[in-house]
Amino acid sequence: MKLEGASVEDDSYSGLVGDRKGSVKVTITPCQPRQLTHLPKRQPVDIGFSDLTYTVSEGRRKNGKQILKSVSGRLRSGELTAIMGPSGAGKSTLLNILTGYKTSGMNGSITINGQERNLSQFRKLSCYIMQDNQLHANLTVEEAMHVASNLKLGKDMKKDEKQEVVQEILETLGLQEHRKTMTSNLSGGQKKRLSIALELVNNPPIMFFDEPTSGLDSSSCFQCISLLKSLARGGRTIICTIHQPSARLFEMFDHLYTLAEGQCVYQGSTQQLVPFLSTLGLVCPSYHNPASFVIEVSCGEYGDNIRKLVNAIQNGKHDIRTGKPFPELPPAEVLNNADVKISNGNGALGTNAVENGDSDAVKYTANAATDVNLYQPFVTKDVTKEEQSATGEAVPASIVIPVDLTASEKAPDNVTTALLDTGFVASPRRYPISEFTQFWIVLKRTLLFSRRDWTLMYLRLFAHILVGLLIGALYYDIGNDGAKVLSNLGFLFFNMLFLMYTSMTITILSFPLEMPVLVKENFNRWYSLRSYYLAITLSDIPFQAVFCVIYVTIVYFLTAQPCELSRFSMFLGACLLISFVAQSVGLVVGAAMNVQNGVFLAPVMSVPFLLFSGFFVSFDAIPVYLRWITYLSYIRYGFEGTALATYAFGREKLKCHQVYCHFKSPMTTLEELDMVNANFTLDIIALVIIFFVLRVSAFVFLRWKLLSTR
Ligand SMILES: Nc1ncnc2c1ncn2[C@@H]1O[C@H](COP(=O)(O)OP(=O)(O)OP(=O)(O)O)[C@@H](O)[C@H]1O
Repeated sequence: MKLEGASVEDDSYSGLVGDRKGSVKVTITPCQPRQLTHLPKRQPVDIGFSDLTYTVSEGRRKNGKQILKSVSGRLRSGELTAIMGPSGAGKSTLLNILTGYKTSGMNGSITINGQERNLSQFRKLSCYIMQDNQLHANLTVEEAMHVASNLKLGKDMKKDEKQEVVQEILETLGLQEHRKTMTSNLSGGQKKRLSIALELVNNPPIMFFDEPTSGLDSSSCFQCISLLKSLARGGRTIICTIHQPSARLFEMFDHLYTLAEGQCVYQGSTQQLVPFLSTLGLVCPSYHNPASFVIEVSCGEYGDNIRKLVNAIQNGKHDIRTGKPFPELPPAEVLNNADVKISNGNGALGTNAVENGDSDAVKYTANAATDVNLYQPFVTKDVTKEEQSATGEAVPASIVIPVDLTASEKAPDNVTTALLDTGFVASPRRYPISEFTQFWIVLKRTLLFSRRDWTLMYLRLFAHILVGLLIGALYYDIGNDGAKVLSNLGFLFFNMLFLMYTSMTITILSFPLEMPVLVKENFNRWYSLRSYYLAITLSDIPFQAVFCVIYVTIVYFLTAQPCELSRFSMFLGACLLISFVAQSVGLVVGAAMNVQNGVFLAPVMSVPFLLFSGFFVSFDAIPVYLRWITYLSYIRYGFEGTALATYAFGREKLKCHQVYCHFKSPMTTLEELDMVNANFTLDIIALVIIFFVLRVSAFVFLRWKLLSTR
């Protein structure tokens, strides 16, 4: 009997139903085959790489440190490939190079369907899902998906069609019922699925995953790998790094690429791993997880076998596949280097391959190979156009939830170069939509999650109102009192200090947190850095302006500053510009360094600007050789601007309730501050120039930081 939605499946899902006599075996499939019908069809893409070397410079070492040592390999479409190896073997490095994330320090060739890789085209075909999901916390699943679809699907697709794509992906990935959930509230596995869903929107034929199962429980790991497998079955090239999968997960991979010390020690199907190792005298004990065994071998737990394995597999040039005849092996002496010996120390290794009376040395013999009779030469070669015509149709770009996850279907060599020659991939355009549209979408998204950010919005609003009231109470009604002018100058200076620190620190604290998401989205070609930067630059300005207006209005009237619209506008204008400039300083610091350094350095770097603001030392009292600093001090322009708005422009004498008020005449105050000849317009122009210079510098730093992480 078959239940609805049931088919032959994993034994773990099978059970007996009915009474004992007439018991019927029922096997239940956990998920139904589903197709993503709305995604554009993609042709399969094979990736080949040969003699790939990656070197990093380290300190003063001349030659640098070689991390990948001339590795080769081939990753096919329609297959789920695992890059495995011990910690530090070079898995992430290889993945970063294959994705195009790292380009400097690399040598060797990477081909796509037999053609030399064009990185720009390749990045339109691929996506890289990094280890730590990198999602915006303050968006719901649905909102995040809509942003991705608007950015990635282009104008040609109608809104309804985009929604259908989103709906279908969410249903397929089991996220439909969580569409209203904030991404921050999703479980680890759901976050991983959402990361995949976001990238799946434009249906890339190549998907790279760095440690997709890290931090997941065994059931989520299984679901995650099943999903990757189903993506591969839909014709995609799925490549992921994985540390040490369980035996059940291990069986699900079609293709295994194992690294040790930056070299390839195995490339081929998972089923062939154990027989291959056994022919080299490395017998995997019964009931031992083959994945653990190959890692143990790669770590040297059974002696120094790495060179022997590297030679046998020709550092990735051979690919050991199911059903292929045995490969022609390198001469035994090549495999069996004089210094390569198998340690039999813990008795875990078999002896069938130990020959020639040398109990320690093991040869990879033709006999052993014939016994196994499973290998054939499989030298990596790229598929040419002629082969392509013989291979028939492309695999349709559909997701099929696999019926039998352990079946080892062999993906056909049906790759084609046509994909690289047509449409958006071949066009010089980097993005499917204009930069202005990208800017607009990112701006709307930033405004949405800024509005939901409690710290960014409500705490900041609360701080401005509270401090405004406190300052208003402290300096209450002093603005027109000739005896309290020095206190009033203190109030003007404090305004600068408060506005500077609030707008600067909030940016330093929040902006670096955006960096990982920016790195991911920018690398996966969601938008250009320019569009993103313009959007975040503009998005916070209205909020900052509102907070500043609230604060200034409270303090200006509570402290009884001149009740004239023109003076209030000038005062407010100078305060607004100080906020925006300080925000720009925050952006520069946030773009150039991490939160810890930024939170310490930004206030420290502001000290000279505060000292040279004209409040502590008047301009004439500053030594000539230090006066240039005053020209850079934006605090000086802000302080001068608010002082001029308060005391210049022919203000009447202040009231004096004492016998003598030295600062009764506003002109005396301006003389004391060396501001008699100061020009308010120049102060405003200087602040505007500093604002633009800082914003451009922040962009340059951001660009540099993005490039330097790669
Ligand atoms: N920029 C660098 N400078 C110096 N050494 C580096 C640099 N990047 C990577 N390495 C070294 O290269 C080796 C491979 O690193 P990689 O991160 O690729 O390993 P991995 O196999 O992914 O390890 P893990 O599984 O622990 O993440 C490590 O020994 C690492 O220390």
